[in-house]
Amino acid sequence: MESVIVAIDGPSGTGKSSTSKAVAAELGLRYLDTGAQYRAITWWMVSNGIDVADPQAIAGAAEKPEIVSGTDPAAPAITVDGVDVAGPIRTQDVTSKVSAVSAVPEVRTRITELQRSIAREAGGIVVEGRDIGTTVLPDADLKIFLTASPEARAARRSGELKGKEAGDLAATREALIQRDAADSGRKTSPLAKADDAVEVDTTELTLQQVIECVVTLVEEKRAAR
Ligand SMILES: Nc1ncnc2c1ncn2[C@@H]1O[C@H](COP(=O)(O)OP(=O)(O)O)[C@@H](O)[C@H]1O
Ligand SMILES: Nc1ccn([C@@H]2O[C@H](COP(=O)(O)OP(=O)(O)O)[C@@H](O)[C@H]2O)c(=O)n1
Repeated sequence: MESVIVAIDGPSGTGKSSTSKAVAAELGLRYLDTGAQYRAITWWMVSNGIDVADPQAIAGAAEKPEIVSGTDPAAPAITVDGVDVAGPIRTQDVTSKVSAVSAVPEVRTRITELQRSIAREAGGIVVEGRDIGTTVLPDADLKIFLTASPEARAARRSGELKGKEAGDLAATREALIQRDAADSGRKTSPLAKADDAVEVDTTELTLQQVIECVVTLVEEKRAAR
């Protein structure tokens, strides 16, 4: 498919990553997980002893880590200073700190530039996150905003956590609601639906139905060009 740019935003557990990867694979597009980039910079801050409650310290270090994102939907990859961090960025410790780090304007400026240059060079890409349609790629060909009830999202998320990291459903739900509130409430490019985004409520849909819905929307856009 010619170089179409698709932005997929929404809160945690709405199906952004699974949908974006599948749509990109099906349509022969590249794929970028912007949440992984914010997780990677958070992992670096924690690993280097930077206090995540200190926005000035975070701002001062924001340029230091070198973050490289792979864009193959079949094998998403992310490194920080050459180290593969795909595993470490998914721990509950990083998850609980990422909203504080990603709220710092210097972090957002740095990561947004990186995202724009990846999208520019991709020759067709699905980019998923929180502020892609509103801020990072406001000229995207298609913008999708995924939603789902907190109950559905918590059930999906807790189904993924294994072993000692698996808490109860209520705790997962609370942590998720808190992170959404922090992401929606921050000053710099908060989680928000762009005015021209298509909203898809995935609560009662299977993943396959969501994928089909987005693929159809991309094909309609392409046909209309
Ligand atoms: N429509 C759906 N119905 C049921 N489970 C889903 C659906 N969409 C995604 N999932 C599952 O929910 C979990 C979270 O999905 P993910 O794509 O990581 O969401 P997000 O990127 O928005 O946080 C995954 O385990 C995924 O397989
Ligand atoms: N475009 C983006 C993407 C993620 N983020 C931040 O990164 C965090 C992790 O994003 P993620 O997509 O990996 O989160 P999950 O929904 O997959 O758990 C979010 O909670 C936001 O704080 C952001 O600020 N802007």
